[in-house]
This record gives sequence, structure tokens and C-alpha cells, in this order.
Amino acid sequence: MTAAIVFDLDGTLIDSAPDITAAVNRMLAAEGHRPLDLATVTSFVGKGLPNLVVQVIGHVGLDMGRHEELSAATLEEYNRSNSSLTVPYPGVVAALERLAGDGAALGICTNKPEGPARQVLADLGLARFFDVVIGGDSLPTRKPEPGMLHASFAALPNLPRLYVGDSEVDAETAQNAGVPFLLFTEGYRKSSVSALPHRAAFDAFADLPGLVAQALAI
Ligand SMILES: O=C(O)COP(=O)(O)O
Ligand SMILES: [Mg+2]
Repeated sequence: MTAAIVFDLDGTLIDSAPDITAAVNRMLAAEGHRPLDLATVTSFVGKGLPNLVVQVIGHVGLDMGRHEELSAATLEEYNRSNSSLTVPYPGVVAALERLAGDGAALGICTNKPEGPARQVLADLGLARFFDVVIGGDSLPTRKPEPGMLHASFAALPNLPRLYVGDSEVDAETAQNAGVPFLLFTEGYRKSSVSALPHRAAFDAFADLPGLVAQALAI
């Protein structure tokens, strides 16, 4: 099976919301605010760090005029510790090993800033699988604009393309880029599975290699 397969990161390959929440809460603590719970912060993940901070500011009633400063503070807190509470979803490593072993070229297209994305991939032993990592600050646009996904595939061999993600943003990005979308249902999506356009959906990474083979056979 030869394919170019690009993955979203947060909520798709890794459950990173606990470290993101901890970073947000360290920023809030420095502002004298009580912590937010995991579900609240998780609901803010998906459109990149600047958007997450917009939502945090709105939620707790901080001054939106301080967005840039609070974004920098949140990123600094996240960079201080971004993989201690973060784990790959079950079966991710085995699925990536299988896909790579079958000859697939793999990439990452995440709205997380590129620096911490690379750091977390390295810390969790996942960096070796990926020939390209495009982050939310790598290009002038971010998902759901199609540019990041186009750039990810452009860095990989010219093979049949698949994009794997967990969220509304990913489904929209795949549509905008004209790439078949495989939806991981156990990440951070807010809509029902049926509301998100997808070629196939899966809730366990053990099923991914089979779904990829099916998608390529169409
Ligand atoms: O940082 C975010 O907002 C989400 O990142 P993702 O694109 O890997 O889901
Ligand atoms: Mg995601």
C-alpha cells in the first residue's frame, strides 16, 4: 500500500488537552484567576493557540486588549511542560509502524504551533514517523484554510492522499483541500459524527490500516 497520509495532532494522535489545560491554568493563576476544567479548555482546542486564548479571555473576562501578551504567556507555560500529561491514543504507535512499514509516507498538519508540536512528537517517540510537520504558525494561514494541508502533501511523495483528523476544523480543511478525510471519533470534536463529512470513521487505531487500504481501493 503506498499513500501519503497526513495526520492532525491534538485529539487525533495524542491526547494533549491535559497539558494544554495545565498551561492555561498556570497563565490564569499568574493573573489571579481560578483554574478552568479540562472539558472547558478542551472545547477551545482546534483553531490554534491564538484562538484558544481568545476563548479563555472571553470565558474568564480578561481584557481582550491583552490578547498578544496572554498568548505569549500561555505559549511560554506550554513550552515549559507540554508532554508530561500527554499520551498517544491507544494503538497509535502500532498503527504508524504498520503504515510506515507498508510504505506510506506520513506527515503532520496541526494548528498547534510548530515548535511545541515537534517537541511533543520527539518527547513521545513519534517524530521518527513523520517526513513533514506543518504547525499553526508555519504559514500565513491555518486550518480550515487548505494551505497547510496542501503544503504538507507537497513535502511528501506524490501518492494517493488521505487526511486523518478529529474535529470540525479537520473535516472542513479536508473539504477545502479536496482530500479524502478519515475521522477519529474519540478526539475533541463537538459535532455528531454524521454532521462531519468523512470518507470513513474509526474509534480505534487498530482499525486504521484496514481503513486506509479500503480508502485506497476506491
Ligand atoms: O492547537 C490547536 O488548536 C489544535 O491542534 P490540532 O490542529 O493538532 O488539533
Ligand atoms: Mg485536532
